[in-house]
Amino acid sequence: MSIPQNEQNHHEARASNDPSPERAQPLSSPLKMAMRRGRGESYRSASGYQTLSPLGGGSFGQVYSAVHLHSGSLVAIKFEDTSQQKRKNELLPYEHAIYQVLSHGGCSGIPQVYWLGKEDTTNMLVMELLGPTLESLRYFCRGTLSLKSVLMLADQLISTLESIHSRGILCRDIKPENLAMGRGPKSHLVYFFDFGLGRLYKDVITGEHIPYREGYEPIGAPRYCSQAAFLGYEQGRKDDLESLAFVLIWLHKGHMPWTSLLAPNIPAKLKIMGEMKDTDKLAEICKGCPDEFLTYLRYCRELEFADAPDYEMLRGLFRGVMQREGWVCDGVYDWCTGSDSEKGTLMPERFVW
Ligand SMILES: Nc1ncnc2c1ncn2[C@@H]1O[C@H](COP(=O)(O)OP(=O)(O)OP(=O)(O)O)[C@@H](O)[C@H]1O
Repeated sequence: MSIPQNEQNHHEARASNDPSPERAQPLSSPLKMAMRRGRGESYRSASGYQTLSPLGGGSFGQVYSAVHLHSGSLVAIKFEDTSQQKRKNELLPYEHAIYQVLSHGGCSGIPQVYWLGKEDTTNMLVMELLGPTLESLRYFCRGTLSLKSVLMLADQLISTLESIHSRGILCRDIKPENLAMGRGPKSHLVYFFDFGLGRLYKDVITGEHIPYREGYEPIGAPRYCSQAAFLGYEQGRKDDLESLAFVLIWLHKGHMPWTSLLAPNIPAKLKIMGEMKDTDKLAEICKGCPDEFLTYLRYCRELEFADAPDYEMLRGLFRGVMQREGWVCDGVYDWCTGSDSEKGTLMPERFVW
């Protein structure tokens, strides 16, 4: 399995913070017709899928829930319009290739991908339908998740990240909007999805690590990416782990030092955000969380670019907190028990599910 060599264009397109025409394309006909009419309308593809409702949209397309008319199974379909694309390379085939590498040997915590196809000028990636994202659930729980929920998630997420890395892939876009719970019997499992910014960090045959480079545009969501990613350095496994720590802290506290940051313009804001991620500011970022979060982040910062992280040690840090608190990893999260009701019962509008 090879990954298309569209890395550079891909990064440049995704890394930009400006809403360029490439990032806001209309869907092509006949999808364009169906989707422009908004919620409630559906499109039946020649391959036998009928869209049900929009699940979300991102820089490169729209995602819909859909039913496979022959089997009745529910799926999610990610659409990419290629009709007005100025880029040479299409993105969904790239993401599909990453999923195929990840599915090798079975990787839990990654949605199954069923089909990649093209109808008219629209690429379609058909995959396992997931439940709500962690960001939706944070909203649902009135802005913060309990320490116990965050620690249970952390345990699974570190393990899945270890599996992803063991297949030679970096995520480079870990954010609560790209992490979702499963559905039905898998509703206690958390999944990574959206590998549009993923890349191979080692040669699949020789196992050789990619060389260190600098001078990239920052890659990933500024709020959660590592400081090295922010500074445009080539990312390694340590950067995914650092990014994951920022996500966990965000889920638990509902704010970070850079939340609601005021600055005269975006470059100035990004510069301040980058400085706020300095190693001597990590204690400030972790304020309000058990010391183990700071230990975790400091460990990530001490790793060299190509170092293999000690995932077991990191899991052990959080398991130690669970033990100290007398909690067991029972899969009962805040949203299962209604424990957020102490904070109110309103469901914010942004909660989508
Ligand atoms: N398999 C899935 N099951 C359920 N919902 C999904 C699935 N895939 C994507 N979504 C929903 O669609 C949204 C956008 O999907 P995705 O992140 O893959 O698109 P994107 O264009 O790469 O977005 P971005 O540019 O924000 O990273 C997600 O935040 C999620 O709400």
